Amino acid sequence: MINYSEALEIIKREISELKPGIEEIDLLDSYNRIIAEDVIADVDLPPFDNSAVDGYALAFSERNEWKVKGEISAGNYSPVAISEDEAVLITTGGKLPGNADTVVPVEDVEINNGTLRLKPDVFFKKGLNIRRKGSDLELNKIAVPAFTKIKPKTAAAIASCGREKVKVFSKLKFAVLATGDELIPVGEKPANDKIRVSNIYSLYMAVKEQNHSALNLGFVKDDRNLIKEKIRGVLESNIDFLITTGGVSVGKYDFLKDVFEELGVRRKFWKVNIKPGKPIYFGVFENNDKKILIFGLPGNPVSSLVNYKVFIEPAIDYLFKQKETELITAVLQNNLKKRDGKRHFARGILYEENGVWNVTSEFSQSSGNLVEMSASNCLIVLPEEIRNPQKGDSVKCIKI
Ligand SMILES: Nc1nc2c(c(=O)[nH]1)N[C@H]1C(S)=C(S)[C@@H](COP(=O)(O)OP(=O)(O)OC[C@H]3O[C@@H](n4cnc5c(N)ncnc54)[C@H](O)[C@@H]3O)O[C@H]1N2
Ligand code: MOO
Repeated sequence: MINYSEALEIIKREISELKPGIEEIDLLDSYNRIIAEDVIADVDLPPFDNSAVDGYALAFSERNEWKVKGEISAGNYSPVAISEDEAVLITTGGKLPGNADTVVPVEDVEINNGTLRLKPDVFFKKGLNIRRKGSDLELNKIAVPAFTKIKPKTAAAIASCGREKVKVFSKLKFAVLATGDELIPVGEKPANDKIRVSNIYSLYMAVKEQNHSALNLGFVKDDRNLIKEKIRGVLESNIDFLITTGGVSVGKYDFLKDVFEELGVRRKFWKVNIKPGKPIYFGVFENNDKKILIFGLPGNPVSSLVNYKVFIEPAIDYLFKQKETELITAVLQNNLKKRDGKRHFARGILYEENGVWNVTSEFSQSSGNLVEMSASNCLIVLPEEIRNPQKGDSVKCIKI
């Protein structure tokens, strides 16, 4: 059985061979999408010298009296020529007249009969309150580099480069399929030995959280032929990832691994030295130049979502050159049981107190306890070599 880091490396290697498409979309629709091009400044930013305040523009000198001559408001430039003893009223963003080099804010001056004087003790220096042409970015330089995730903070920079549309990477297409004789639709009440098909809701939403496309294929019974026919159809479709759940352990009806291989999927690994989520299967299906990555995840809702968070999510971030999810170092607030050499991802509650992160975990850590998972806000990462971590120990956590 391979360790977590080897498994993640294998997935990253395969995912890096995917070639996501590129599409041009409206900037207004591009929230959280990843830019597929460097956005270049087609003008200097700002495009002209302008005032940072509402004030009076003048040519700096040691004098303390100026005659007010004319006005320039933002968007209404007129070429007012001022001499050394003249100042022009200017509003924030107004283009600076030719020989002005300094702007004094309105609060710092007194005006009597058209004569402007500085109030006592105001700070007055050459160049004050001027925003120089190109001082944010010069013409033809990169304003926003490719692989940036578009957020409100990036949108203004892109817009200022004249881009109403941006090229972004197309969303990856995921199909999610559950398997199991025990499954019933969520809208039905479970009787006898049935359970609601809950895990695909978590996985579907995990895909959406990363802003990719998810297709819910529902569920099929543990019938080898039915599963095979369903998956055969899926492999012919235009998806990038297939995530199945259930049927990957060692039970009598755990057919998924065999079915994948009968359909031509190349197994990359099966089982990783982790808890929960150990039975994860990963394979690759190639057809001409099309490649589909296949994740056979365990049926337990906790195991499958943990698998998504610790394998699929970081691999996608890697593909799109996004920063790895930050691990938070926290002080463990209670003892935990860990007797084996697996890497554990324990559900916990992370909270900050006096600038220090703490984490508690009173949860049972059963892979079936999805309400516990819902109540948690982090996975406590307990590496292979750690045994029975104690209260006060420093641990790393992944926010979920
Ligand atoms: N003898 C062994 N038994 C098991 C092992 C093992 O190593 N030796 N591994 C255990 C581990 S760890 C896990 S995890 C599970 C994984 O089993 P499968 O992937 O084959 O999944 P199933 O058996 O089909 O289901 C497991 C569990 O999850 C429930 N389930 C299934 N699908 C859904 C769904 N869509 N939504 C909600 N819940 C679902 C299912 O009813 C089972 O309770 O195997 C252990 N066994
Ligand atoms: O991998 Mo399983 O998730 O421990 O129940």
